[in-house]
Amino acid sequence: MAPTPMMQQYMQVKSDYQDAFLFFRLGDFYEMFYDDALQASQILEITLTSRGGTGDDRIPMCGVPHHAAQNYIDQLISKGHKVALCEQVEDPKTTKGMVKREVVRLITPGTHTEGKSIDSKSNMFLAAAEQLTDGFALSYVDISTGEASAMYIAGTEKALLQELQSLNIKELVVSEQLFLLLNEDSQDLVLSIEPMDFIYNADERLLSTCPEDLKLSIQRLLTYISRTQKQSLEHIQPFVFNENGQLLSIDFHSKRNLELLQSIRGGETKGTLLWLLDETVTAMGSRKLKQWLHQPLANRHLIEKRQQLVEVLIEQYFVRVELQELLKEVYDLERLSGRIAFGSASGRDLAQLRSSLEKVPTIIAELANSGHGTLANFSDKLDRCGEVCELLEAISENPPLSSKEGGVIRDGFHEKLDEYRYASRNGKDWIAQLEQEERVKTGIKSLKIGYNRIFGYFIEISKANMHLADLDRYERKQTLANAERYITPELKEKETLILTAEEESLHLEYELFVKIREEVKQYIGRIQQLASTLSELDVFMSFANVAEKYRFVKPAFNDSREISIIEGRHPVVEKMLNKQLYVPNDCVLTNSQNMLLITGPNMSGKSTYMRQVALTIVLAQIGSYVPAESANLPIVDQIFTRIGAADDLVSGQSTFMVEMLESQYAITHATERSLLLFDEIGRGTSTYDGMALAQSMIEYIHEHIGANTLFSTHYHELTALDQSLDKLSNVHVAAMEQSGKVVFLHKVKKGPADKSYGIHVAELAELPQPILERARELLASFEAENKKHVSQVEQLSFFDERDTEGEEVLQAIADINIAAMTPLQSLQLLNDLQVKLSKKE
Ligand SMILES: Nc1ncnc2c1ncn2[C@@H]1O[C@H](COP(=O)(O)OP(=O)(O)OP(=O)(O)O)[C@@H](O)[C@H]1O
Repeated sequence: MAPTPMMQQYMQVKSDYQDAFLFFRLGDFYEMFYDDALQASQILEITLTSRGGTGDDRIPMCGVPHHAAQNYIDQLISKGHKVALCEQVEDPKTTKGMVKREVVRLITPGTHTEGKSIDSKSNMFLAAAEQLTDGFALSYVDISTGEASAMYIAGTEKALLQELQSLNIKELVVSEQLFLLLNEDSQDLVLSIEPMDFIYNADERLLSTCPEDLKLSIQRLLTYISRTQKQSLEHIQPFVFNENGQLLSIDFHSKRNLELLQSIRGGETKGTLLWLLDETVTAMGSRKLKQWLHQPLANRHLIEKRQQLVEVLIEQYFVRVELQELLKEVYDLERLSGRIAFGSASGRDLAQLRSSLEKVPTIIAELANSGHGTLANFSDKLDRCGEVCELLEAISENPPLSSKEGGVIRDGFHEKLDEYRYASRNGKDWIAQLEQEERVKTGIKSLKIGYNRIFGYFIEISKANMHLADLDRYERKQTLANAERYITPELKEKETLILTAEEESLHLEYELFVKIREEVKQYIGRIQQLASTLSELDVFMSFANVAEKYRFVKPAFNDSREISIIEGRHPVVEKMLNKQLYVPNDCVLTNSQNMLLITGPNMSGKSTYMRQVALTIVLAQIGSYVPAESANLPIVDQIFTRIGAADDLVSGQSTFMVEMLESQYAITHATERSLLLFDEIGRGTSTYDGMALAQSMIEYIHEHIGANTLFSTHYHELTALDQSLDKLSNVHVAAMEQSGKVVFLHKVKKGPADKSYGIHVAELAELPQPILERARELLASFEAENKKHVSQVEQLSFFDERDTEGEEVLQAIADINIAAMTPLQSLQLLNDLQVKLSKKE
């Protein structure tokens, strides 16, 4: 059987949206057909029906009511699908034949901006990537708020995928070529191909300062958005990127190891720096804080400007409390602007915008009257958006959710609208009066005038009272079980007046509303700027609260590379400690001694100490105060960590391989302005391999990079390195033996640890006594053996001028492209190196 014209129309639209569920609007429903219907009925658990034809010709079909569609769309998107919304784009009343239908929007995991599944406190980014010679260009935008960034990612596809994961990106726009490269490993990430057969003409405002190789990915991203969203992109903000090293780069591993935004295990927020810091009162503020943690600053001037505000807000306690109360009443201006740009803002959204803007003059006054220059200057940055307030005066006090049912525009704003409303209200009063009069005339107390959509207004009289009705004046319209319904000519006349007035009024009101919404659109840039400034204020106040609550101090900065943290603490571990006191520790690195080799028993606090130094730097560079008695810090350009259990079980790489990859990444990218944290390098391989690698890395960093470095190790043999490396010094985390048991002091002291206490820790873990005794015995004999080996290791002086094999070995290690090697190859290489070294002996 030939398809009906409507099914032909359906198939034509569907051919352009093969990879999406096509929601095809038919009256009050969105219908799905064929495969879409088969799949969607299962995923959404809705009834599968069919349409047209007979037997096998019947077309599978299922549908969802238009007004409840959002919930179903949410479900499909959260499972990684796309939904194309196909609407009637002509008014069926005025069209002859088939109504034209078009896809008005493609909703995808990265462009899904409405619905319950959206977390208002997190950004929802859509990203695009391009492959470069040594990595990738990545750009991303939150289309609900318009915030946009671009960056480089060094390394392989894996690095790219990890960065996407850390930014919680669900959808990546790519070329066909990149699709093929990523498809196998992309897991839950949705890859969308944008062939760029038309190119969105991006506003120079968005791109002007971006380097060329970032521009292509931005262009692909914008083209995709414009093609799928078919809406104005006016609210997209200029792409932020690390211009001239203004930002502190922290790679994916390090963010995870330091637990800045997600905990290592489970990925939740509890136990992270964000968890400690987030005392913001608006969703915008919370998002801003996350952005700052993702990209701390590396520009002293900008950091100090943030610090100044935090400082004043700490002093001005009452101003802070007042401002926080005011900010709580400001709605999400960024997401409101997004909806205005997309033309999806409701009357209620505009009322929320107005009530938020109404708070701004009070916020400005609060800042300006604080008597503090810094706050007064900051208040100058807040734009009252007076023109927008004027436009929004037209909106009524409490508009309904739907903008088409009236009640959006206030009385007295528009003369014609008032007239229609008057006519309709007047008519309704007239009807109420008529009801009274008819009751008196007929003597029927229960007589009433009702309304329904089919018969309009009618007079209803119960069967019991029929004998009292004045049937000469009434015309019977409908008979019910217990009552009769009548009309009169004058009732019908009024009805026409009321209904026309109502219809005209709704029509005019909607027109006025859309016009206002369009006019507000011109000011989106200014509203966004205001939103950004208010969210910064929110974050500054959060910093002030946190500084006060946890006794943080303002760090000073130096232009050299010196770190001096006195009595520093790990704020998150401190907060988590139950009743016990956190033991504060100093960290002092100077230009002439900028590497610490940290030894100490397991569980003594080595990694906590290293992390606390990195967190102090991160906190300082986002503009926050830091957990210490005092701190004088350099401006760091990058932080690299190789800490703790980062077993990459998912990708099947061994702990040791992950360790080597992270080390390789750090060593090849660090500069002398970076901070390196290496925790127990070499732990994952045999003792001598591990020790050799650890020592050669320390030497390489010492000679070739010069970055501030904290290196913890359980190879006590390495502590002798301070003899040959003048920038390296030993510290240890102290522990004490008390009646044969180990007591952790958590105190970092000068010099190497004298004992490893490993067996004591095993004792704490209550391993059986015979095992512990045997271990003590073995330890004694190993230590005797070891003395011989140490002297051998010390002879491995790679920088001895006569030692050409040593240099070759070192060079070979430096040349290793770990990323390109299999574990087997790396073992082979280590073996070759060992052979080379043994030849030299
Ligand atoms: N300065 C401190 N004050 C109080 N408690 C601390 C301190 N540092 C560490 N701790 C406690 O000790 C525990 C172990 O610390 P951490 O993991 O840093 O030890 P580690 O020396 O790195 O251990 P391992 O060598 O086994 O990895 C922490 O979870 C914390 O509870």
